Amino acid sequence: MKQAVHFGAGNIGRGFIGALFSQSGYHVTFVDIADEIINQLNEEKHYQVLLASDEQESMTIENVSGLNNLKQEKEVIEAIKQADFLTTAIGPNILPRIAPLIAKGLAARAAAGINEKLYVIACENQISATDLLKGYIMEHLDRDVNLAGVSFLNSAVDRIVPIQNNQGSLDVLVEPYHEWVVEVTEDIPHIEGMKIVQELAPFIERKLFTVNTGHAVIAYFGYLGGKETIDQTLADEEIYKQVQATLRETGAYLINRYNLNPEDHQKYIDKIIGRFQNTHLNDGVTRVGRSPIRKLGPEDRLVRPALQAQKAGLSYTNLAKAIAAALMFDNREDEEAVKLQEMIQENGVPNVLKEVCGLEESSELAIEVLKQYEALK
Ligand SMILES: NC(=O)c1ccc[n+]([C@@H]2O[C@H](COP(=O)([O-])OP(=O)(O)OC[C@H]3O[C@@H](n4cnc5c(N)ncnc54)[C@H](O)[C@@H]3O)[C@@H](O)[C@H]2O)c1
Ligand SMILES: O=P(O)(O)OC[C@@H](O)[C@@H](O)[C@H](O)[C@H](O)CO
Repeated sequence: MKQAVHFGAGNIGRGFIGALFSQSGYHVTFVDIADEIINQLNEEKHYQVLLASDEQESMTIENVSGLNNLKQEKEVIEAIKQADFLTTAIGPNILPRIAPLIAKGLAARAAAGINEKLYVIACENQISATDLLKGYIMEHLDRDVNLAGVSFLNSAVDRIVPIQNNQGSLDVLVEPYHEWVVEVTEDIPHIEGMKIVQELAPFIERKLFTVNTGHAVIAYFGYLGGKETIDQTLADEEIYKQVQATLRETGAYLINRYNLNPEDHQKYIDKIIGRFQNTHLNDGVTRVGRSPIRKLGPEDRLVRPALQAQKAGLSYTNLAKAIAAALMFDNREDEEAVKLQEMIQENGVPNVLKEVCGLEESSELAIEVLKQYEALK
């Protein structure tokens, strides 16, 4: 049987990428640090993916097992030796932590003279995530290790999978919509639901700066307004208008940058807003707003489109307002939110804009964010 090794048996791992491999006839070995999930995968050997829709369809995902990367290094290396695909959905900040073990797996493959193809794909909300992962792996590999059969492919993943409200069960509730786009310039085995493109940039920017920018606006304004979920927040007319206005700004940048058809792009935005309104998902504003330091990074969903819009002479006021709202995300349960608030307390917002967002104090965007921050306060 063909083999996929997937790092991260969480929401996207089980609810999206692992499920597609299983449906494409692969055995999926999930690698995770969560003992409970790993043990359950090995005992039950299947789980359900449930669609968040009126019809509540479900599908059974079979041929799955699990390994703990902290306790079963040898077994993970063996699984990588046998793998046809190696994927991750673990969070961009965790990639450096799993890279040493992946490097050991690749070295073991090379030492055993295994020349079969292996496709490595990081499925994270991050531009060039696989390139980043490759960089971390290379730091742990001797230069002479033969990687001839290994292809590193960048990708964009889109499916809303909320935090699951079913302690003790492997089943995953997911939205019906999904899109997985992979940048490939060679022949690669067919995987159900995987779309192949020659150039990923328009796809990942369109996704990150529409789905994830819109999501972030809802999460941060929703959090400030004391809302619990994304659909509940979007029912607030003021916030709905704020989302529309922000997506008009990212839309103008995307249309300009990638020569998109404005009508088609508006349809794309409308469809995404419809996805956010899904009442079956119960997606929390704290999940969507999680890790604000990552989300405020120079290449992420708020700062990058704002800077690009500014450079193109387009409006970015609403994006600046969203950055200001993100700076106010003071969820005590979120490690990065706690750190962000400490940074603001200790050094002030201009310093955070420099350290976290890469914005000089005198830059037009920093000045606008500060203005919006004061207004929101
Ligand atoms: N949930 C979504 O709607 C969604 C959609 C598209 C993309 N993504 C992206 O997918 C990635 C995963 O998100 P998620 O929502 O599935 O998160 P999640 O928290 O549900 O899953 C992450 C998994 O990684 C595991 N993990 C953490 N540290 C680890 C380590 N050092 N070694 C092994 N396993 C480790 C956790 O135990 C967890 O099971 C993120 O990059 C996210 O941005 C999420
Ligand atoms: O996963 P994050 O933290 O980068 O972003 C939170 C959500 O916006 C994200 O998980 C979306 O649900 C997902 O990207 C939809 O495809």
